[in-house]
Amino acid sequence: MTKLRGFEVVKRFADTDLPLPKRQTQQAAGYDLAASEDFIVPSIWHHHFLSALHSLFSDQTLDEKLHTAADKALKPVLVPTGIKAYMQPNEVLLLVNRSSGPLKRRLVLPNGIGVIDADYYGNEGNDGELFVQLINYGLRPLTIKKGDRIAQAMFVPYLTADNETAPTAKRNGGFGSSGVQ
Ligand SMILES: O=c1ccn([C@H]2C[C@H](O)[C@@H](COP(=O)(O)OP(=O)(O)OP(=O)(O)O)O2)c(=O)[nH]1
Ligand SMILES: [Mg+2]
Repeated sequence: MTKLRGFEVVKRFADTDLPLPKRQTQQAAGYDLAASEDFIVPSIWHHHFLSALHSLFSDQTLDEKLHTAADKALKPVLVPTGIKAYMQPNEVLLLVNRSSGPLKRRLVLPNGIGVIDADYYGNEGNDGELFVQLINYGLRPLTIKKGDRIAQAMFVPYLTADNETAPTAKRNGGFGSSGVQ
């Protein structure tokens, strides 16, 4: 059978029984992505506490430490899935929140929608492993267990602009690998 699109386990999990993403019901559009390991997602409000504490002290070193800790509380976590996705060159895998994410777990995807490019698959930087960015706007840290379904992904075709000069650069990673300019 011709391989058109689908999921595979990444090399670093090759000899494990990591399950492939599945659709949960007959006409579900999204393949649910699960965390490949346990994860704690700190509350973003933790930074308020640290900043308040930070303002109480003028000590330079403590100031630095508290500032760094407060900033860390605002950095999204990158949850690994151990999974990579292959698809046709004119297709994209859109990674989106589950509706229960905010409702039940106070989780949001800070990047809104993850855009998984077809050329990310098997890239030399990270083998094309899908990562889910999360922030926890709840008041308490949230524990994500290995196997928890934390996002969903849909294969969709994408269109390109008329008479564009097709890019020739090779993808060698994600998360800003192509720079800013
Ligand atoms: O939620 C996400 C979003 C992206 N990616 C991976 C797949 C994608 O192909 C690559 C690049 O994503 P994007 O183009 O959105 O990020 P960028 O900041 O533009 O990075 P780059 O310069 O590498 O394109 O990162 C994920 O694993 N999860
Ligand atoms: Mg990009």
